[in-house]
Amino acid sequence: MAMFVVTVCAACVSYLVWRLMTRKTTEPPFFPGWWPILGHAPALIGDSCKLWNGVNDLAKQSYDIGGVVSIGIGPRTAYVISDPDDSFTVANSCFEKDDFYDIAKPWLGEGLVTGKYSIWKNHRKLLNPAFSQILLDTFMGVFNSQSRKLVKDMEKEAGKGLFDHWTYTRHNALETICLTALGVDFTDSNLNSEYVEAAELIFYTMVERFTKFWWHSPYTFAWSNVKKKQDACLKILHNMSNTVLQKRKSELSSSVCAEESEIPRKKYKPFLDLLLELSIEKGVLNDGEVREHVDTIIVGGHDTSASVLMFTMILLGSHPEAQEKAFAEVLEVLGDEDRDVEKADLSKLVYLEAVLKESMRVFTIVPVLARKLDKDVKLKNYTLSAGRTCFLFVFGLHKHPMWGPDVDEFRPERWLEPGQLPDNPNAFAAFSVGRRQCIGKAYALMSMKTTLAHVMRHYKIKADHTKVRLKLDVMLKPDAGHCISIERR
Ligand code: HEM
Repeated sequence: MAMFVVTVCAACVSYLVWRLMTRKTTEPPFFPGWWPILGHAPALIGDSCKLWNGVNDLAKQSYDIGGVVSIGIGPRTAYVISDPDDSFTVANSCFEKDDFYDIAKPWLGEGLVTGKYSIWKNHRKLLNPAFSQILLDTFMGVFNSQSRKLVKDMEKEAGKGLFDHWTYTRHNALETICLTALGVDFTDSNLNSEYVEAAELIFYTMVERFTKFWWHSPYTFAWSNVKKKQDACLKILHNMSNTVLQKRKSELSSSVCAEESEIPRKKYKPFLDLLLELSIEKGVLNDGEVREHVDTIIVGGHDTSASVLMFTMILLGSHPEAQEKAFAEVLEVLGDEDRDVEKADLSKLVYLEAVLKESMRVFTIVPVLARKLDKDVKLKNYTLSAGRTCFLFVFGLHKHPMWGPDVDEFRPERWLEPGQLPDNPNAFAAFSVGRRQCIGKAYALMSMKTTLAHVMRHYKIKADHTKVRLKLDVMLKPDAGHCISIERR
């Protein structure tokens, strides 16, 4: 026993000496509460609500020391950045996603979100045309019909008290991404419900794995119960993408027979048609890569917009003045008739856009990004060492004191009044920044604005944002207290 204790002590001392010797003085200071070998890992252990509270504390405390700190996750050292300029510097100098994204690779493989830089840089160029404005404009019809469907689906809840509106926005957004980027109709399909549940569970399992560093290795993880849960989810999630692919392929091949042509030749093709062209006609993507891109776009294209809409409805329901202003603008731009939102209307819905941006600031649904540093990176006050992980706390930028004393308030007006926004253009990064920023930003804003305009026109919302309990399940999610009630206008 004595021998064991001596060996453990010797290992700890050698480890500490090694750390001190390999650590450069120009690196940011360690966040308090560091343990030898374990780092800050003990503070991470717990559920995803505890994780969210922990990262919030970390961001707040980091402001006092320049917005950059070092943390230990098990034996690994990582950096956390809540400073807008330094965050921008890292996002624009290192494009490799961190190894932590590998946790999602059994699901999303080398798709755009998780893909290695060497693969991503070619694929992003190939896929950019599927998000060109000219093509997005053709989706306005679907954005309107799907918004009307959401309004109709929620009608049964009107006047009946609190309900979980997130279920509605998620199913609706999943159908919308299938109808637009993927060109397949899964409206009201059972697959949708199974998919939404499996996606929620797999995010949860990813966080469970992240917070238990002994499961970071694929060898230890293979023995865990969480892996079994994850495999069950993967079956459902991949079944969805395979079904989407088969459906679209068979639709296209029947149109080949009908029109005696290959994939319809248009300059700009929707996402899935472009993928199939790149794979079948040009041979630059293999079947696995096509599937990984489909998986990525299904989740990236629906869970995000659905969550922003869910949080926005809560915020409008809790701020009646802002809600009435949004309603008045919708009436002014669209008139009294229940007509479709047209492309030209979108740029006139300025208050609605301010509401959405403010909502994404207050509830940053992708709160943390992680890059792998493939070189030393010089920041304002520190130099980060190559090889380490760097967490960009996007929510930390959005709550930075530079937003002013009302930083915690929901105030869409700040986006409209001159001089009310921070001078620093990097203070808002809800869609990330630099070359690896969101490919679906314009799509998301168009679809969310259209949906919100329809919802505002039909319902008055009541909610209480102070009751929302948040959790970090990769994305920011409500754990409780998020329900709203609606009345017909
Ligand atoms: C309000 C809605 C949305 C928000 C807040 C959002 C946010 C983000 C963020 C922060 C990233 C960077 C992720 C990272 O670096 O780890 C990202 C990437 C991405 N997003 Fe979005 N997103 C939204 C909607 C969408 C939509 C509608 C689509 C597809 C139609 C989409 C597809 C993607 C893809 C494919 C990437 C990876 C981009 C790349 O690395 O090239 N997103 N998004």
